[in-house]
Amino acid sequence: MAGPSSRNATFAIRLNKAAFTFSAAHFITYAGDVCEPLHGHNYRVAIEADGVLDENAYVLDFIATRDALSAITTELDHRMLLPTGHPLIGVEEATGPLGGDELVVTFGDRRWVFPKGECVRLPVTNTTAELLARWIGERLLVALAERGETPPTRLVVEVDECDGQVGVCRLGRS
Ligand SMILES: Nc1nc2c(c(=O)[nH]1)N=C([C@H](O)[C@H](O)COP(=O)(O)OP(=O)(O)OP(=O)(O)O)CN2
Repeated sequence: MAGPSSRNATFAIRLNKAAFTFSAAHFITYAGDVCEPLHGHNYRVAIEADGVLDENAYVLDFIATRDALSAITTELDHRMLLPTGHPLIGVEEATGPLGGDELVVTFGDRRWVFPKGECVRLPVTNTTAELLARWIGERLLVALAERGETPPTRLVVEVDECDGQVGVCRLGRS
């Protein structure tokens, strides 16, 4: 229980743990039709959630939030991140010459082929740090609801793609 206070107080939790690091490959486009070469990052995710205190005096349980977020970052770890909503990047399923399930990715006259099981297809228009932050935040809100947590009034997700370059997404309550 929150004790009495003579001041207005607001509450938040912040989680920024090494467990929220994931290493993944991607490429983005910019300036309309310029497509980066394939490369990787050691991404690091942090979140802050605002909300009211529950009967435990928690905004959200650290443990439930940590476990839900690390499950999401683990899904992305050691994977090729592919956007399924990009207007110029094609992502098609195929069977490879050796019979394996593959994803054939195209951009103009460029073509990449990846083992399907080593990719994560994301419903985003570009795998920028900002849009990864939004996808992670939306997934986290669903996972928290499934665990019976009260939705935060605001969730801020930060995705740091290379030690100091951070995409931020702020999600309000819908
Ligand atoms: N606002 C954003 N800007 C950029 C993003 C982004 O997600 N949001 N992403 C990129 C590229 O992905 C690019 O890989 C990042 O830039 P860069 O510094 O070149 O990354 P490196 O890992 O190669 O870092 P080095 O220090 O150069 O080794 C661009 N902009």
